[in-house]
Amino acid sequence: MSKRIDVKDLDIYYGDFHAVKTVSMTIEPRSVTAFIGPSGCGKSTVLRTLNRMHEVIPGAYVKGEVAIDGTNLYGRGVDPVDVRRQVGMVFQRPNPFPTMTIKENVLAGVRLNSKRISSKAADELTEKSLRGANLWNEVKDRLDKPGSGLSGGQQQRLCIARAIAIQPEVILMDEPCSALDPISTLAIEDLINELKDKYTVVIVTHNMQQAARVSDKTGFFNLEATGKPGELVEYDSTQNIFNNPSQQATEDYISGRFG
Ligand SMILES: Nc1ncnc2c1ncn2[C@@H]1O[C@H](COP(=O)(O)OP(=O)(O)OP(=O)(O)O)[C@@H](O)[C@H]1O
Repeated sequence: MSKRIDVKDLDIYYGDFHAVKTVSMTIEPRSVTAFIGPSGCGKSTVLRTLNRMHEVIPGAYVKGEVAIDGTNLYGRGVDPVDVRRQVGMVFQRPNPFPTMTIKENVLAGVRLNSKRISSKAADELTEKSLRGANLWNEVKDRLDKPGSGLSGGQQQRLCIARAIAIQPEVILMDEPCSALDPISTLAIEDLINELKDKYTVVIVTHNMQQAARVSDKTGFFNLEATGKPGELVEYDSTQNIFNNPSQQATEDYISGRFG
């Protein structure tokens, strides 16, 4: 299920604005990769190119390649909708559909993909996805209640269940804990640790302790000055990035000297 991502010479634009300069990196399957760096250096922008969400913004485009197990997502004839089915995404703010029940929230992506499933299969998928998101025990007796009635941390795990339900190979997370309290954050971090058994996980985080806790590899992005493109300065094992970085800029950032 889990797949490898090869980013090759990727330049990212918003219209005339060159937002990120020539990124190349390989993200291994069954691993967690964290993107860190100061505000505006392009972490979220790079993340969104990994499932073709970037180009949803008018005028936005990329040059270069992102291959998943060798298939370029930007190749001719590739349907972005198929890509987003393969590469799920969880956002900063938990965003369950407020009027839908917990169960319907889990199944929302599956239904959007216009897959017809029997009610038995729907029940099974709901349970499996909620178990996968470590939420089943907390909600199994209220699956028909609105998703908006859950706590923030539970809502975020519901969004993760929704992402899991479409059976992706890769899960992208854009600051998934930034709106959560410390206990809910720990629950999500534990979950990320479990998700890597099955999925390739990429997470953008502002929280360096979080990157150090959850990731196997870390990419440090930076930008020379406002208006200049962001770039990937260093990409290595999380251990090396935090204990023995090879670039001065990485060391300055992780030791809190800037950003
Ligand atoms: N929709 C957009 N249209 C035009 N420019 C954008 C858009 N989104 C982001 N940018 C620009 O692209 C650059 C990278 O932004 P991005 O949000 O990827 O950075 P980031 O590192 O994720 O920042 P943060 O940590 O603050 O979330 C910034 O200069 C930003 O202003």
